[in-house]
Amino acid sequence: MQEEKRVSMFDNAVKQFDRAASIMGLDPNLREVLVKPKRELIVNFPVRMDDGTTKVFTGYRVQHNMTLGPAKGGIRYHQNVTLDEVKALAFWMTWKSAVVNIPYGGAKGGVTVEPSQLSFSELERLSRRFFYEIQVILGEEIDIPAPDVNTDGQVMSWYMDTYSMSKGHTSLGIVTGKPVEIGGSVGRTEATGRGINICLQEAVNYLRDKGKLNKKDEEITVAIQGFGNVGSNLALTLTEESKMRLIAISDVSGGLYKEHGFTAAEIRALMERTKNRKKLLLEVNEEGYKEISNEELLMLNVDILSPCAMENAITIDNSKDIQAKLIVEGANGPLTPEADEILLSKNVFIVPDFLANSGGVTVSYFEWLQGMQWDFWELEDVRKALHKKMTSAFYDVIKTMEKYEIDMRTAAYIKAIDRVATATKLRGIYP
Ligand SMILES: NC(=O)C1=CN([C@@H]2O[C@H](COP(=O)(O)OP(=O)(O)OC[C@H]3O[C@@H](n4cnc5c(N)ncnc54)[C@H](OP(=O)(O)O)[C@@H]3O)[C@@H](O)[C@H]2O)C=CC1
Ligand SMILES: O=C(O)CCC(=O)C(=O)O
Repeated sequence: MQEEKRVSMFDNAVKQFDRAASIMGLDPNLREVLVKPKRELIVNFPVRMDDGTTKVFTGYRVQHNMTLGPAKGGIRYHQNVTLDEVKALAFWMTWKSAVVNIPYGGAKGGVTVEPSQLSFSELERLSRRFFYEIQVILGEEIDIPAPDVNTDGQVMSWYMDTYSMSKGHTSLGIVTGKPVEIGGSVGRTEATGRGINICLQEAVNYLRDKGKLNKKDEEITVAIQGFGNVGSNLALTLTEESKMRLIAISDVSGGLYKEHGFTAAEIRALMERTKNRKKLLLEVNEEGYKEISNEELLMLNVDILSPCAMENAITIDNSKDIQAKLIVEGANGPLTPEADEILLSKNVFIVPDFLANSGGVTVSYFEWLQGMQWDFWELEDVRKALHKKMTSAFYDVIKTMEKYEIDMRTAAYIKAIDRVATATKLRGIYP
């Protein structure tokens, strides 16, 4: 396990890319162009703390590729954020936008900070100062941030306001994931979870068609790791819109298990009570749900597992004990490459992260279009457009997978690389 952790996340991501590049016969010159990040910005910036002291924090913004359009990707606040991690996440954003066919490149940002240690006003000062520092490479048509781990609509509001203050006018297009009251889109908060559920349902349909899953929805069991924006909204859409049985959920404090499956009403209540970073286990076990650890959740005897928390949740150590036959990756990079190989060799069907969780950036694109035009859509239209984009991307990747007889992750890379490579060749390299 220690051995795996020392490996660079960016290098791991490039290994996935290289597998696809070699199968599709990508020109080695183009490979060079497509792998390297375009810009990497590191900022050390001061924040005045409530007790009058000043602390210096480190933050990053990496723009990986901007060939198809403006760079796009979230900003995370977490104590483990490093440049290497942000580079990997920016790299995946490029392929995410390309696979779901929206006109964006890839970027990501992060600040190395444990946000639970900050007061509300310290968080505001940190957010505003960080955004101001990275503003030198941002713009409504250049690079558009969004939420990620431990950032939300409130943080996006501060970002938008900071940028708008310096421009002298309200700039809706500078970030997505804003609250609806200040120009966000209906349906953005739920979009990543809803999109994962679309992929999950289509994967079940596909496996049934191929005779690889012979169960009715009522008989299918699901476990979800992570109960933040992504995991909780997946839990909600799944329990509201299908008859499958969601039997386990978790956050960093641990998991809750219910043999007959959580109802949508229970998920809603748990979402309400874990608002403002309150923990599942510490706050909510009055109903007598059985408590399990995160490790136990991953190894449950379920049909479907969706890791929706952090990267490297499933490693060489625990992958041998995973019993799920379908994994739908909600988090970015939840499987190490070694775990991926082990699970594929056990015939586990894996819907890869940058396809499964592309619903977030897709509705971010819809939000950006609405903001740039100052014209806002209805929820039904957002959901319909998301469904169309996601199912079309899902079956594009399935076709590629069947054509090359490969796994779904490699197929998603081939589809995405082909789009960005074609655009790169058309635009040319000058001088
Ligand atoms: N937000 C978005 O639109 C998108 C997010 N993603 C990816 O999805 C993943 C989750 O993001 P998001 O939901 O936004 O983040 P949040 O911060 O909203 O939630 C993260 C969740 O993961 C839990 N968690 C953190 N560490 C662990 C751990 N070690 N073990 C178990 N659970 C843990 C957190 O628990 P606690 O709250 O108790 O800390 C929380 O429930 C990330 O990989 C992110 O990059 C991908 C696409 C879009
Ligand atoms: O909504 C966005 O722009 C990007 C969200 C994100 O960071 C991700 O998909 O990983």
